[in-house]
Amino acid sequence: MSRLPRTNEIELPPTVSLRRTTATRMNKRKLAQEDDDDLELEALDQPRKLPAIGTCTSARPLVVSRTALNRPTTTTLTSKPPSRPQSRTASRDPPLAGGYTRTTRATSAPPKPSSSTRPPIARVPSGSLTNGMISREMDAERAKLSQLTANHLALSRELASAKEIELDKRRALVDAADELDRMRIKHQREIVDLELEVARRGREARDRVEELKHVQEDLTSAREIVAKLKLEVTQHANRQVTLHAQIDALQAEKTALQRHLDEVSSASSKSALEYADARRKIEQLEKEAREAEMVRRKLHNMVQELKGNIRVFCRVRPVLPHDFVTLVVPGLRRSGSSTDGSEERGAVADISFPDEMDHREIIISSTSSSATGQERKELHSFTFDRVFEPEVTQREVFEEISLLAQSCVDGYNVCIFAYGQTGSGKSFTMEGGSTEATMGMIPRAVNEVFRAAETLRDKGWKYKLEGQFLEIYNETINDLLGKGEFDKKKHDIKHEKLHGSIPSTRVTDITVHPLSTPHQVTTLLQLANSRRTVAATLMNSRSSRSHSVFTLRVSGYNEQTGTRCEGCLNLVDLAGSERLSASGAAGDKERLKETQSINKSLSALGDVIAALGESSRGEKESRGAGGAGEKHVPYRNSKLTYLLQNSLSGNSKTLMILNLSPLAAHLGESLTSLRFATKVNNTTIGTAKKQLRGSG
Ligand SMILES: Nc1ncnc2c1ncn2[C@@H]1O[C@H](COP(=O)(O)OP(=O)(O)OP(=O)(O)O)[C@@H](O)[C@H]1O
Repeated sequence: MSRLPRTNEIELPPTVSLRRTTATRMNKRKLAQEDDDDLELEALDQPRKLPAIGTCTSARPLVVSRTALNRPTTTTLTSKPPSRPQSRTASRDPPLAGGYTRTTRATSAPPKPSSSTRPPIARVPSGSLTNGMISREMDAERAKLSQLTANHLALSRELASAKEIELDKRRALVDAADELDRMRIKHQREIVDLELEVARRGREARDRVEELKHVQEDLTSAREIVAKLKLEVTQHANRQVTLHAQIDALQAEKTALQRHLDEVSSASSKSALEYADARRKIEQLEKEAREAEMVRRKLHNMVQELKGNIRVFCRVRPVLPHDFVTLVVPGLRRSGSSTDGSEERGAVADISFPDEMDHREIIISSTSSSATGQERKELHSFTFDRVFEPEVTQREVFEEISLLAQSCVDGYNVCIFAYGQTGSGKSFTMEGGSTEATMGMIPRAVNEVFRAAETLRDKGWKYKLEGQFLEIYNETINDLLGKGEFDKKKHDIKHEKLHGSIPSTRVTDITVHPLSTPHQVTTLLQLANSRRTVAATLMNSRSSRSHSVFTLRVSGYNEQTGTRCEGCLNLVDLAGSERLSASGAAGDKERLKETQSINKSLSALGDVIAALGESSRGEKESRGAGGAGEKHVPYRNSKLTYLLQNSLSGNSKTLMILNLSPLAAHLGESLTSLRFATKVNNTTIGTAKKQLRGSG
């Protein structure tokens, strides 16, 4: 018995693990099983001990079966004899009230008499005590038995009620344990939840800390920005104060200026009226001056015509940037240069223009060494019909010759040629640049002829204009406007009489372009330039080594009067006039031939002009003497003079433009040119005549 677990003994351990609910349930099932077994055994186990509730000190876990608790307590009375002596039980249990020993064991079997509790049986002598005694004894025993039974019942009831109480307490205990279980599980969950919550809070806290760090950093930078901004605000405030002060000062200034402006405006409107008045007067005076100038020119023209001499203009070109380049030419010796062949090209010659009124005089000063070795300064003064200073524009030059251009519309033969050494500005003067400001005499003259022809249209004149452009290179004529191969065709010069009486010059196989607009001439000049023979010389990298002659033929017919007129405008760009030594061509056969040819034609021109002068003089003298003093003019000595025969003769208007270089290095050449031009200027070649032919 002692080895079997007693289910009705409740042992509460000091610590009960309720974590494993399943174990508890298993225990409960086991408990229930054991409880059933116990109850069966209980009946056998006499006397039964009811342990005190809650006082158990056993380490055994509490095992309480609800089934067992809920089961009605049944007491099984068996007749199984006790396994241990009664005396032992009796000595353990306290005696019951009524003289009976209280036992915890109910049994249907009569309790075994014990030596201590059984009343002493009187020993009757065996003879007298037989039946009667036995029956009495039996009655007595029965009485005792009933008494015991009654006691037993009472005890059973008491036991049942005790069990009932115990069961109630066990139930309460189990409920409490369940409750405890639930509470523990709940708490467990709560703990888990709380742990999770704590972890979450921890994470949140870390996040918050991180955020806080960032916020702190942001705050720090924001504070720095705020500090900077505060500084800026302070600076701005200071600046604002300064600006306010400036604004106030400016306002005051503005007010003062406004006052001044008002005063000035009123004065200005007054001045504007005066100015307009003055302007009108100036315009009037200018108009009068222009008219007076026109009259002066016409009178001058008339005087020139009456005088009959060739007119000469002199133009000095400005100093150009490329003039300031030091050129070293070994072996070259020319006037104005040092003996070793090098020269300072940039040195400007001492040229002055003393006649500020009529612009007719030019003075060149030069230094030369005397026989005694002393330096002598010489002044060379020249007078021409007009002297143009370096700053004079193309337009101003043309103003002086526009009347000549007009003359060809009136039926005059006009010849304008540019003379001068290489690089002195001949091509610039005659052809010029492509802009309005730089365009030369050829395009301007063509424009002027077109303009004059248009003006005369009202008077019944209709004009036909034609242009040709040729060059004379090495005494050969080349067509500058031709389409064929350059320098191949042979061109001859023919002089003939147009309409029976008007002398005219024609070049065979030359291209003659009809001109209907003045702009066409630009195209012709470009074409001519591309074909023109340009040979590089030491004097000018774009030196023209030929004479170019642009001829504009003007044929007019007046339907109203039936009159015809033939005019011819020759614009000649002569080749460089420098001497052989200065051209650097001495060692070059081709260049030598070129230079000789140029010089020959230029001296032929001089001879023709001189002969014309003499002829004119002889004419006058012979007229005075009554005889014919006409002198032979050597036109045929060069292609140039032969070509210009009709434009150089006494019947035409001739203008020579002498171009001069401003450089000291070219002073010798300049003086030679000036002397030649003076000779030309002093030549009288008679009075120009219109080439008109009436309808009859
Ligand atoms: N009045 C001027 N104003 C500005 N530049 C000028 C003037 N005269 C000449 N020139 C410049 O001087 C340089 C030489 O002039 P240009 O070629 O006309 O000389 P040239 O006498 O015709 O020489 P070449 O005999 O070699 O043809 C050119 O670059 C030209 O543009």
